[in-house]
Amino acid sequence: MELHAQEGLLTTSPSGTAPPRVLVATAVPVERDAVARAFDGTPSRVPLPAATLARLLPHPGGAEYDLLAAGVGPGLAAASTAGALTAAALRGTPYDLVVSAGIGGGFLPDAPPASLVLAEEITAADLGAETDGAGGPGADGTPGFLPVTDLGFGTVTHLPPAALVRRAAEATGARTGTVLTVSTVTGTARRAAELRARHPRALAEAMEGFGVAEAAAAHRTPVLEIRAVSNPVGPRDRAAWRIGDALAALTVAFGKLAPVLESWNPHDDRTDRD
Ligand SMILES: O=C(O)c1cccc(C(=O)CC[C@H]2O[C@@H](n3cnc4c(=O)[nH]cnc43)[C@H](O)[C@@H]2O)c1
Repeated sequence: MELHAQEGLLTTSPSGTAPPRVLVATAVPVERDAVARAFDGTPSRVPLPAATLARLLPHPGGAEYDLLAAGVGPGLAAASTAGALTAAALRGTPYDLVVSAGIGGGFLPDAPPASLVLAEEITAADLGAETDGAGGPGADGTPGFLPVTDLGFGTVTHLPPAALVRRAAEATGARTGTVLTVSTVTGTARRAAELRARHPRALAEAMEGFGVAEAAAAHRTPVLEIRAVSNPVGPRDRAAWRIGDALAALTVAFGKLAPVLESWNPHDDRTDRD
């Protein structure tokens, strides 16, 4: 099967041999390796000018997965993901789907440690302007916030394909909601409450999803974000982190996600590019 992302169509190639191509962008190598453990075989290394991909070759009828440790934070994640997308496009083998994946903070009680969250919306939570005028301050004196869209610029939310999110959630048992992208990890109960007040559907926060999604959108390629919760969003407590459990959950999730990605037909799906 060959997917033509530019047209947003899933079509069968004349040869019927080309598998769908999926780019999975994690922040750090341990997350990339947790994803790789869901698949058979040893990834091959594909050097790019500014990064190295770990490539998992498809089993018959499967997808080809390129795994990228894209860096921590939305800026580096966007730059690395854009580089990989551009390299693939120039090779004439563009990706059909980008997945932002890794550990993240979960908002309690809905997303406890070791649970999974899939993004229905990927939202930049701190891209905008602080204000004590419009949009705030709150009764308790917390400053208000205007998203960058209210300032007349860009976007703050990307929407993954709805049907794909639904099917992926059914397969993995992930909860679905908004995943926030932040440049500063939340470290107080007050900030956690502030974020939830502004984004009532938020289940998790992490630092890369919006950057990965911006790069995907520039290439008109659909995007997913999946987070395995390593810690609660709130007061800083490193002793309470469950990174090992979250990485194990990520591996299990990709084992269940792969058949869904491979059978996904974007024909009827709502995406950010429509
Ligand atoms: O030192 C701290 O207090 C601290 C708290 C949370 C996360 C960090 C990191 O350095 C990890 C950043 C890394 O992991 C993702 N992540 C994991 N948990 C969260 C979170 O609660 N809020 C935001 N990001 C989180 C993130 O995507 C980065 O890749 C340090």
